[in-house]
Amino acid sequence: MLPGSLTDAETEAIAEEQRFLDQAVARRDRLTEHLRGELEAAVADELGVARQRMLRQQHGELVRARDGLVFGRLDALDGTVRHVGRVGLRDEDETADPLLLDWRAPAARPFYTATPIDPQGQARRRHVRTAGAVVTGVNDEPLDGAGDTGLVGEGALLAALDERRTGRMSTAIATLQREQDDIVRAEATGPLIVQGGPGTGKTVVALHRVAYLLFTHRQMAEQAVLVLGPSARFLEYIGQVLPALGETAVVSATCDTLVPGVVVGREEDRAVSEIKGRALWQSVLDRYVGAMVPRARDLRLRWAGEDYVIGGAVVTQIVASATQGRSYHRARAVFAEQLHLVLAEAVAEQREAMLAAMEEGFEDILARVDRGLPGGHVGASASDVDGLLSEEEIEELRERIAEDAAIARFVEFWWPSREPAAALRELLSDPAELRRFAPELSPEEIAQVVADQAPVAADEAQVVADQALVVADKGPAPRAAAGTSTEAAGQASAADTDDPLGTGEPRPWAAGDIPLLDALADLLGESGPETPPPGGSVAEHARRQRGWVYGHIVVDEAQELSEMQWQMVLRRCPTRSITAVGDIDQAEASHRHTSWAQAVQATLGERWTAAELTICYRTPREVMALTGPVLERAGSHNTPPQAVRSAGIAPWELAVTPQTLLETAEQSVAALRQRWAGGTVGVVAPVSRVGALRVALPDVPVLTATQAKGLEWDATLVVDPQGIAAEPRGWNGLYVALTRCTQELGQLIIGR
Ligand SMILES: Nc1ncnc2c1ncn2[C@@H]1O[C@H](COP(=O)(O)OP(=O)(O)OP(=O)(O)O)[C@@H](O)[C@H]1O
Repeated sequence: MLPGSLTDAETEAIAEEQRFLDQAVARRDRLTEHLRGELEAAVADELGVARQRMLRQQHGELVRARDGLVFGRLDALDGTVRHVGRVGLRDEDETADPLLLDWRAPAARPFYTATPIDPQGQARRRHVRTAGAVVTGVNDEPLDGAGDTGLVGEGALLAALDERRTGRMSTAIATLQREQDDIVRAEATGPLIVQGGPGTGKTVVALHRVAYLLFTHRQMAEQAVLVLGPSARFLEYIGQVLPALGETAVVSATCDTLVPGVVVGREEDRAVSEIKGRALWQSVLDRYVGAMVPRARDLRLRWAGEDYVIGGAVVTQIVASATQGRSYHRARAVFAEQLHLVLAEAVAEQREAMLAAMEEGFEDILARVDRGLPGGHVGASASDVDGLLSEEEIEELRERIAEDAAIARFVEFWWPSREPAAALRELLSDPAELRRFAPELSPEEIAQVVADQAPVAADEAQVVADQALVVADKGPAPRAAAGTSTEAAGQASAADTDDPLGTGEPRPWAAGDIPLLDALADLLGESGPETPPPGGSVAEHARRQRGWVYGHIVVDEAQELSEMQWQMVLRRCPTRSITAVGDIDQAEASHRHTSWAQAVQATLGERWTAAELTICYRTPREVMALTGPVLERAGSHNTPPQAVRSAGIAPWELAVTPQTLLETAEQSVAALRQRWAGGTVGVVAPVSRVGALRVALPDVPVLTATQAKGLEWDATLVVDPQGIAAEPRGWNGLYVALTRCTQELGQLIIGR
């Protein structure tokens, strides 16, 4: 038989699967058509609107399931045959078994987890390869006790891993592995932290988990799911996976873009970023906001020409009950309500007293008091009979007081509303305030924080402007994936900032300021009622509201989060239904954590579940073999993952001098691009060399190790690895750089 030609059995299997695919496609088309008809019908009530929303979701899923509709088949030991696909399809006969099992349905699980050692009632697993509506091949895997490689659908998996990279991540529903599937389908009742080395499929798992959870817990779609990634570039890389999986109730963001309307406009000093990331700021800000609450004293108010004094003891009581468990602005609103009531009662009491006086002949006084009563009336009323105001009259009076502009001005004067950005700047730029509210910080640390906030001086403005460009260059702003309502959180342009850059202006915000701003905004609370604009998808609503509570949060590259960033995550998901994936050995952020326990101690304590991914799907064995010493230098406590495949290409090194570096880089990239035509090539270099390399290599991405996090290319050129290692947390960075390729790794080593 010629290589590549099919056996009779394979030809028959392909024909058989083609017949099934034709049937499934026809059924899908009929269902799509039917749903379209239903969606055109007019809706009369709320229930109809909710039904339309559900039908629209189903219709969208079917439309998007055009490619790869069917990808698997399970033949059970009892002879039952079931096909697995991107979506579930009911048969014409609604009572029969489904025609196609949704990959997320419990019945589809053996497709991902059955092995010859644990066949789960299955005799065979078949992977079906398709191109559009045509079956192009099958891979059969007997589950009858023959040899076990530990991989599920090895042929299909290795074929998928060997494919050229497009620069966009694709779905892995056909080839999810057992250890990955366990995490995808894990309970979502508390924080789950997944440790996995490079290329172990953490991102794959995180995204498929979102799709699984939204499928199994439909109510989560009402609250949306937040996906947090390390950079806008990364969000773009993964942007099409969830829509391809049929999920749109998802907001994607970085920690920097989580607060709507606020943008990060500059880099910050690493030491300052570390200080600002510490959990202690939560208590610092708590104390700071606590001290903003005015100290109780006698309050002198004027109403209808009369002066009233609310005694200090009463004020103390009202303030204490108003602040109980409430944000600053909410407490202020409750205080104002109470004050209006107390004043209304004081007015009533004074009236009583005056009535008594009237009996002694002071009628003119009563007339004056009545001018301040509801309706300004003096006619016959319940109050005229005995001098007492009825409850309704007191309530009416309270309402008039509540609407009175002068009283509102008094409350604003005594208990002013505060703006989070201005309040944070005030705190961070005032050493005395910092000494008072952040006694945990040393004088040197306070000086560092204050210097970081110093207004931009004339000769410095250009430097900050350049930094803003570097930050912006981390990639385009996160955005909705094409053709879906998936939304990026907190998008805002530099024009939206309250800090236009210029001489003497406050500095733009740095990444470390965002969680502080978020915490402060939370403690202050909304100063007015939050009225979300009408219309728009759930994701759009979630993106626009800082205080939105999500149904689930997925954090990718979670090792980078500071304690204050973790707080920001928890605030958005009080139920703690959180999946965090990351590799603690790739941590480069300014915090000093080297274990997950350290990283989350301040926020989650002991209440989280750990899981691990151990197989590396991306990086070939030859490249992983180089990483041992690097990991050791990075201070790792973890066993490096086992590479699943070999690329058959030995990693190579070229010695260069600073003078020949750019030329050799150009030649190397040209050679790699030729070798990996149709695929992708990326360059990773130390921060100091990125600028020159970008000019010399305009056609390929040239990134720092931090920027390359989570990304991959067919071939990677690592320029000046020693330079990367010499950066802060550089060995971790070098570990990231070396593990980005799916096939070939080249390094340019700088000598003298
Ligand atoms: N089960 C799978 N089937 C097919 N491809 C897979 C599977 N698991 C992982 N991959 C592929 O392996 C590569 C690495 O996956 P992924 O980016 O999710 O790893 P990671 O653990 O997040 O890596 P890193 O820590 O380096 O960012 C991707 O190309 C992904 O598509």
